[in-house]
Amino acid sequence: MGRINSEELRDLLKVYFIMGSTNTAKNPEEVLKEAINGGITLFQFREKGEGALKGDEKYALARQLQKICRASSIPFIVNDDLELAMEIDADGLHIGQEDEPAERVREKIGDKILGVSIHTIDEAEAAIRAGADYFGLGPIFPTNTKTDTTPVQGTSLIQVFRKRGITVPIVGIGGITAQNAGTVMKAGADGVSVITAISQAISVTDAARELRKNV
Ligand SMILES: Cc1ncsc1CCOP(=O)(O)O
Ligand SMILES: C=C1C=NC(C)=NC1=N
Repeated sequence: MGRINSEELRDLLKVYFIMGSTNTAKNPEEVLKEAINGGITLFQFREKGEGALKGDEKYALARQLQKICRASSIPFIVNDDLELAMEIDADGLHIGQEDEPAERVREKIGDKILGVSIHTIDEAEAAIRAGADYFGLGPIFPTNTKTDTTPVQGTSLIQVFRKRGITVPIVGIGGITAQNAGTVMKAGADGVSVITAISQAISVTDAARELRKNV
């Protein structure tokens, strides 16, 4: 199979839905099915924060959500948890700067998709050398979902990266909605990554569809 090519990945990053059991009061499986119906292009299982599942329960939910993605050929990405990603043969892993260095992770995951959260040019250049496939840049707008974020950066960092000729696929994240997604794309992102805008929408399907229309 080999590493995914950038152009194919750019298409996958368009509406990148992220969710864990703590992000919705509804049944996460139902929410994921509705989000897929609405047109999300990529899914990340992020089981983190207050009340997050652990151990067997976390693995069981991951397998259930992976099955739903597989039925619709939506790639399934795991956040942070390399063991889980390898255990269930996920399509990829997303890591932060505080996780294991990207070089080590790349060695362990082979050709799986590797996403890295980036906040500076130096981090970006290191991640490129380490073999990252895409960058997550944020928080673009204020968000309540992740409390320990670096300062809200707007779309300026995306623009700086593109001005410097960094062509690596980029997804923006943080407080993104159908209303502001267009500005994230105009700044040079290949897609938007959302948790609340979809997982806590009145109509999950409509929210995903709305976002897809605006990217
Ligand atoms: C995981 C993460 N990283 C930066 S902001 C964020 C949370 C994004 O959640 P929401 O889309 O609900 O603002
Ligand atoms: C922190 C993150 C940044 N970006 C993405 C795509 N996922 C994350 N979990």
